[in-house]
Amino acid sequence: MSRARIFRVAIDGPAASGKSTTAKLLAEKLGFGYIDSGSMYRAITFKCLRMGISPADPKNATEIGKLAAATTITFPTMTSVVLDKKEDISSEIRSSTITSNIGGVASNKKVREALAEMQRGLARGDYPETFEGRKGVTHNGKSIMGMVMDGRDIGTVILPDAELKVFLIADSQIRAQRRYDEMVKRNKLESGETVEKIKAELEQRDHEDRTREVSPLKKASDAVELDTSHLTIQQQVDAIEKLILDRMDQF
Ligand SMILES: Nc1ncnc2c1ncn2[C@@H]1O[C@H](COP(=O)(O)OP(=O)(O)O)[C@@H](O)[C@H]1O
Ligand SMILES: Nc1ccn([C@@H]2O[C@H](COP(=O)(O)OP(=O)(O)O)[C@@H](O)[C@H]2O)c(=O)n1
Repeated sequence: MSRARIFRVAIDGPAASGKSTTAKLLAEKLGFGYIDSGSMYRAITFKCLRMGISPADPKNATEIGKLAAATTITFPTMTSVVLDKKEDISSEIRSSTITSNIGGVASNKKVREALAEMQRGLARGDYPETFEGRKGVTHNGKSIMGMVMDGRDIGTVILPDAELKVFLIADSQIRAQRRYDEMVKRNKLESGETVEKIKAELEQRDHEDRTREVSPLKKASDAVELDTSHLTIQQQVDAIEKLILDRMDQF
């Protein structure tokens, strides 16, 4: 039996440009599945650190590649991440220790190959639980299921034939202020943290993401770029929803 086609939306962009907030709201509004691919790199980083394997040490690259291929990451809900079918690490993977160690994992070719396979499978519908309770949209009388996936290389490498690719950008001062405000709101502001420090960390990570050899962060030639610096969250969700519905006419 052939499976229904899935309308795939790829959202890429630098850190804190608004990808996950926008992607989640779109998925909720349209009844689509949602995958935060960054959480998978975070999960591998978490597993390495817990096993005492430093991602920064190039000597560990082969071991980390094997570890990624032997890891299972599942998403029981839109915002929860479970490691190896037993441990909910949704909150742990957001720590600054994970963020500052992720570079060595994200630049590892074998890790990227292992995660790419999982990500493509998720977008194909190989893991039905990702779509549990999702109803999709009815467009021109047709029922359409979709998936929104956000990250750095979704439109360029993971889903190069996605039905819609969006590249979100925002001024780094504004991105840093938003991350700062988010940490204050969640009571997660660590001592000594300032907007300037966060800005420097974001810019450093963007630089590493843009210049790594494998799957660097870049806008796909056919992606629609959206600058969220002076948009409200609702405006960016509405703008992308309109693009999705326009493209569905041809789906
Ligand atoms: N247009 C916007 N206006 C104000 N805050 C925003 C806007 N877009 C996103 N944010 C906030 O900025 C922060 C970073 O957004 P997030 O979606 O986590 O970015 P990313 O997934 O790209 O790293 C979050 O706290 C989010 O609520
Ligand atoms: N598709 C992806 C997603 C994330 N990543 C890596 O994972 C890191 C964390 O991604 P994230 O989306 O969770 O981070 P934030 O943008 O939320 O800060 C990025 O800085 C990249 O190094 C990647 O290489 N490829």
